[in-house]
Amino acid sequence: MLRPLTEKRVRDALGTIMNPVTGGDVVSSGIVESVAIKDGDVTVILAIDPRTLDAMEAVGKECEGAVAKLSGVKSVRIALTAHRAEPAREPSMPRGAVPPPKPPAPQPLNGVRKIVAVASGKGGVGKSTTSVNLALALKQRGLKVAVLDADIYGPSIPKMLGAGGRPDFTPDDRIRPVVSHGIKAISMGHLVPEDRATIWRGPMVIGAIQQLLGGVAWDEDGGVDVLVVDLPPGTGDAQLSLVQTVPVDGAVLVSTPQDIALIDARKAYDMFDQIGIRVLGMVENMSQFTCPDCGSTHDIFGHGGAIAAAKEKGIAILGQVPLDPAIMRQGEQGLPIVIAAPDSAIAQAYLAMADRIMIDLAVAPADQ
Ligand SMILES: Nc1ncnc2c1ncn2[C@@H]1O[C@H](COP(=O)(O)OP(=O)(O)OP(=O)(O)O)[C@@H](O)[C@H]1O
Repeated sequence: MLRPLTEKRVRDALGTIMNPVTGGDVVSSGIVESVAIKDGDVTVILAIDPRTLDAMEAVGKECEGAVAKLSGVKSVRIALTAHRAEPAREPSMPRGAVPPPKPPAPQPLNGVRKIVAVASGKGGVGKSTTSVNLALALKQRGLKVAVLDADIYGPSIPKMLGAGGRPDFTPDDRIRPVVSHGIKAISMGHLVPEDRATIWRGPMVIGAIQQLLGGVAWDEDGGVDVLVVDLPPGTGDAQLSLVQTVPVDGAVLVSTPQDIALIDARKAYDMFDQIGIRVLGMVENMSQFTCPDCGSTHDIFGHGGAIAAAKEKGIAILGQVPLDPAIMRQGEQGLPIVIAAPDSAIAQAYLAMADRIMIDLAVAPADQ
């Protein structure tokens, strides 16, 4: 019997072709923007960095050959597009030049009602810890919640949620999120070997995330009330492009109180402000350390810096979370503090953040 021609079979064929620019294969390097199949005619769009056009034209030919060999294929068209992550900067446009097209309007994700992006200007400040605990707090308030780990450079969500393993696929070849502690999660860490992630460059990250967003079955089991997106740290082109790709309803900024982290948090605020995404507030993480032995409180990184910075920009403070070794330990064990110690003051702080976000986004369990 003839096997039906599916997107998965086409992607599997593309996955056998090497991408000489990254050293990985065409699919895992995130350049497959879309695959369309109609009556045996296959169109594949590869989003490439225009500077690599020569090399990628040869790759396009190889892809064409690999897909053409599949049973059921009548014709193959491989289109190369310059990745839209690299728009020309308007002020430096030469006179008379045609301005580049604006990024396409964000497309709603099927089955997802609200999207909250969690961002930090700087790495290592506790962005993933915040994403996971906030997601679990929203779940405790009765919402259907999912987390998308878009932090390709250090995808830590599967570990923090204890949601390892490989996701499986729906009958129509979409990725089914992994479920842990009652929330859905999908991460680049589920799909890409960890040692590969660090060599990815901005445009590839965006391509991969777009592929991920569009290819996940968010709509199963009644859909998702709030999707929490854990962004890669920083405010570069990759972050900007990502938040323009999906219809983000609000952003949460995470910062430690050090000056250096706060300077970057302000940049993150400016990035959202520029593109008209509402900043719901800032979380000051690792704000103080309470000695577990003597109970005395220490300001490790200074204290209240985030509050001052937030005030200056008119940003709300969603909460302050102390530096507590339990947070790290439980994160390592796949048991975030909202689950491990739901009555603790820290878990309560995350629940209070969830309440505030639900009010700001006007989302309630009754919406289901
Ligand atoms: N309040 C806290 N108290 C103690 N440890 C914490 C706290 N917040 C985060 N951590 C720990 O700090 C480390 C970095 O946290 P996390 O991975 O959440 O940061 P991140 O900003 O997402 O980092 P990256 O930039 O690598 O994505 C983790 O080991 C985490 O468990």
